[in-house]
Amino acid sequence: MGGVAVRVEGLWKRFGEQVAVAGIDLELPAGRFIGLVGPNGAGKTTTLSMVTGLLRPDRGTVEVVGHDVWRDPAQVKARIGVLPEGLRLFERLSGRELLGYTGRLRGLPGAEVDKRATQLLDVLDLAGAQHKLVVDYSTGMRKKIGLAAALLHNPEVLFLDEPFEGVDPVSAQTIRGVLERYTASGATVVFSSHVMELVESLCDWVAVLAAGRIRAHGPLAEVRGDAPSLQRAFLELVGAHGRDAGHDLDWLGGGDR
Ligand SMILES: Nc1ncnc2c1ncn2[C@@H]1O[C@H](COP(=O)(O)OP(=O)(O)OP(=O)(O)O)[C@@H](O)[C@H]1O
Repeated sequence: MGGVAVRVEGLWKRFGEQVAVAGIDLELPAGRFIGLVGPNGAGKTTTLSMVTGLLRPDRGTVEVVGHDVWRDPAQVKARIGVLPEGLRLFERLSGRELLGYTGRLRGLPGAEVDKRATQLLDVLDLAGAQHKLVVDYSTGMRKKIGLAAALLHNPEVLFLDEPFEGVDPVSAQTIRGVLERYTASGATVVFSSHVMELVESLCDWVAVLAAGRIRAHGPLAEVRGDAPSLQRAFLELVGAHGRDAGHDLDWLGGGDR
């Protein structure tokens, strides 16, 4: 595919006294599997929410596949799929009904929605639960049906906020397979995570975020540099390397109780 999938310039967001995103400039290449990594509270969710049109920035611009997210939201939303954090779904629909409804909202013909829904439910191992209400789905099943809904219209760019959190290894493998197939066709995946091993094994491009700023970005091998793993490079970049977590907890374990 080539080109730029997402261009972010001067992005800022403050919640009261808390600056969550402190002036981010970033270009994410199209056709790559991109990991947005950072410690808890780094600003990953806030950044992804602003990039996908869910949260208005205080300052800065975001373009997705050449369209300004805030000036041209309909163009952008037609081209992206989003699996947000704290996934809110229509709980009283079954998995299949949810996909049917999502497909119609996306303007797809009914027969096409049915065909795609059947295939996605099958590939994501949800066919047996398709008539169960979403409210009765487990965490992993919710992530999978959310992913199916995000993929249904075959978006150019897919944004996923912590897609593997709370997901067992079997479902994680299934999700991974679907995402790998999707990027192999030239589409772009941007996902946030703090699980470095996962990012290292899946992504070919990463951006490291800490305290609302980009600390490093580029091809995985470049960001990892000479470090033995992305985890070690990450700890250096966010300034946590060698921090002694047990230092002030001398009462914990052992002796006096
Ligand atoms: N709605 C809000 N109101 C107030 N503060 C917020 C709000 N949303 C985020 N923040 C603050 O902004 C900062 C960045 O939060 P954000 O959720 O973007 O981080 P994150 O990198 O996604 O973290 P995690 O990995 O823990 O989910 C944090 O300090 C958080 O407390």
